[in-house]
Amino acid sequence: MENISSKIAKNNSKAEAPITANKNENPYEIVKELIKESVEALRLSQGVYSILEKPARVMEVSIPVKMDDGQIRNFTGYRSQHIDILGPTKGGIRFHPKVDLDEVKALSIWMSLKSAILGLPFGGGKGGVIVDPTQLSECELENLSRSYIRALIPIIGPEKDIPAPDVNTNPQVMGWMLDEFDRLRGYNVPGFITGKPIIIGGSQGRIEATGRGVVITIVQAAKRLNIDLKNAKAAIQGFGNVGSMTAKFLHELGVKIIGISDASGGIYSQNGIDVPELIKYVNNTKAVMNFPGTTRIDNDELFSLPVDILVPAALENQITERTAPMIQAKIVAEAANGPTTPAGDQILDEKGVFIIPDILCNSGGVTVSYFEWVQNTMGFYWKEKDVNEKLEEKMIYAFDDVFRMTVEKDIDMRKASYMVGVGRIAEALKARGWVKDWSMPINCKA
Ligand SMILES: NC(=O)C1=CN([C@@H]2O[C@H](COP(=O)(O)OP(=O)(O)OC[C@H]3O[C@@H](n4cnc5c(N)ncnc54)[C@H](O)[C@@H]3O)[C@@H](O)[C@H]2O)C=CC1
Ligand SMILES: O=C(O)CCC(=O)C(=O)O
Repeated sequence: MENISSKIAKNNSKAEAPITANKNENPYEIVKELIKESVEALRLSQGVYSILEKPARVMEVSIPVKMDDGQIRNFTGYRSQHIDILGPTKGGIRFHPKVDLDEVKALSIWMSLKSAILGLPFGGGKGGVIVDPTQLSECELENLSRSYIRALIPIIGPEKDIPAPDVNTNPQVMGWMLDEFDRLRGYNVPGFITGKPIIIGGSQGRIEATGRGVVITIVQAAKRLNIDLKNAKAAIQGFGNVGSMTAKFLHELGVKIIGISDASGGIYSQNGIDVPELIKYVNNTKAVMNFPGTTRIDNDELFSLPVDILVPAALENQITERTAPMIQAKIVAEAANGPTTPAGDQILDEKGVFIIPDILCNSGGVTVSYFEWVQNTMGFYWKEKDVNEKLEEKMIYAFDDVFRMTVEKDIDMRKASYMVGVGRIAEALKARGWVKDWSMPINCKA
């Protein structure tokens, strides 16, 4: 019988698997291919592809940090700014040992597409630092966050590029980063960063926004597929910000969540996991493992569960040629960025699984970040109810736009979402005179 520590070590080693293992799993290669396909399907010029295939600006920075023992460690970080023709670039900052440049580039392109699909006045940006934050003290983490902002100062700002949280960064990290930016500028600039604590200009509802948006898209998909959510079951991979909030809102709708995993491993309960209690438990223990009333499962078992809805809410490349055949769900809601490889995608498609693609599914986060930036600019703050209503309206419009494209062109949701996103960016390229030979009009309803 396997003991607890060897099983945790095994699960952690899965979490540590290289993200860009081979060309077919390199997120930058994957996103370029999808953009190419949609440029062709929209009959746009090669010029559109050449502009969109690479970020306009990528910065690599070294980030010296004074550690608690007095030594200096020099970390490596990146910021990729894809395209800014719809507005300043915008997107999160990730702290993870497996961050690499191609991953950050892909994440910035996905941000451009999300904003275009949601009709937000932003381009895509993304940042990452190669670091395992669990190995840092709180003081070292603060020094790292501040040093990263000092390194990026020439290219960031509320009208240039606006960061936000992503994997392993949170409102506290945003608060330190805002404070560093303000010190360098010499005055308060709350619109420089979003996802910050409410007391210093954060928006009501931003912590919940990505998960809330994921659930709004699941509700829309369930309506189209005639799935009664009150009798539905779900499994969720990842129980950080996005996974836990998705679980909370699905639970509130009456969906029975029978499996949840995080980097420590997975838990299962045939009768449904008590999500509010699990959130409290994880706040204390930092991991889902050993939650009372559950049995332990691994990631493969989680993917194999007999559920209606599967939500990958962790990292890239989880649904692959190997894991896709195990999936029994009718809906895969991509809360994570890039959780499905092209081979995994094809297998799910052949099985008739309805995929809500990442650039639509998880766009609730950047949408409420947009609301936060608007509130910071106005200096007038909205009630949570207003934020949530505006979010729901935008997400439903965006879902409808993508679904309409799926039906009209007889294509899957991923291709449709890329066509909507690429089409709108191409429309802006034409409006600015960057490209001339353009044929297909895309209406921006979102
Ligand atoms: N935070 C946000 O507002 C947004 C996040 N996303 C995406 O959602 C995903 C999750 O992000 P957050 O929840 O913010 O990060 P987080 O750092 O709060 O949580 C990540 C979760 O994934 C788990 N995890 C890591 N490796 C795993 C593995 N191999 N198996 C199972 N679980 C694993 C971690 O233990 C943790 O529970 C990422 O892909 C991120 O880019 C997308 C849109 C917005
Ligand atoms: O809130 C934001 O601006 C960006 C969130 C993000 O990083 C993402 O959608 O992947």
